[in-house]
Amino acid sequence: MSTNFSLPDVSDPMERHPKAPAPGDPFRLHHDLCHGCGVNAPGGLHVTVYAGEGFTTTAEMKVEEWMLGGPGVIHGGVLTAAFDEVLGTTPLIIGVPVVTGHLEVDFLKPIPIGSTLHFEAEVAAKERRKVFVRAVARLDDSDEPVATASAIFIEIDLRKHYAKYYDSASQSRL
Ligand SMILES: CCCCCCCC/C=C\CCCCCCCC(=O)SCCNC(=O)CCNC(=O)[C@H](O)C(C)(C)COP(=O)(O)OP(=O)(O)OC[C@H]1O[C@@H](n2cnc3c(N)ncnc32)[C@H](O)[C@@H]1OP(=O)(O)O
Repeated sequence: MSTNFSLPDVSDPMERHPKAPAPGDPFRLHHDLCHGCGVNAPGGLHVTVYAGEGFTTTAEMKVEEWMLGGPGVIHGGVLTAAFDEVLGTTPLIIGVPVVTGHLEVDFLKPIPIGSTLHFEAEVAAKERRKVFVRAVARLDDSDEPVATASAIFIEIDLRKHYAKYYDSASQSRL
């Protein structure tokens, strides 16, 4: 099943999870080999996502040489992966583990190697198992967005979802 990002007219009620990190604190990584957040992931993005106020999060990513796509600028797929990580972690603010169903990215400006990206994300709505999340990325020297993303994540039962792929799925955690 696929669809474009379109917010529901009315969201299900949402509450910040009592065990969500306090504003400014990081989410614990769920696996050290995760391409997005894992500290031991070879060639990983090493992105840390921090809780914000309400249903928001923030993250930063240094744009390194190995992320190059066009000469001197980030590869669009690397940026998309970074958005996936930031957006996909954000539903944990309401205590909901998810996988990506649909992710769309608008690339607004070239993003130079050597810059630092600052992400801001928010859970915009929830409808049954669908969690609607939006994010914006900016460079450190400007308020102007360089990219935006919107995604529909689908709530999962972690252990059931990963049971047949990975024996140690039980090691993943919120
Ligand atoms: C690497 C992840 C590790 C996670 C570890 C968890 C720890 C902590 C958690 C988080 C922090 C980490 C952050 C990670 C960030 C990165 C996340 C990723 O990159 S995830 C990898 C890529 N995504 C997949 O591999 C999904 C593959 N697809 C599927 O498995 C299924 O299609 C799934 C689960 C998405 C849906 O299948 P169904 O059978 O369970 O559910 P049905 O009944 O079809 O749909 C339920 C509702 O969702 C909508 N839906 C389903 N698929 C959709 C889609 N593609 N787009 C939009 N809506 C969709 C449907 O229309 C339905 O909505 P209606 O309630 O009827 O309105």
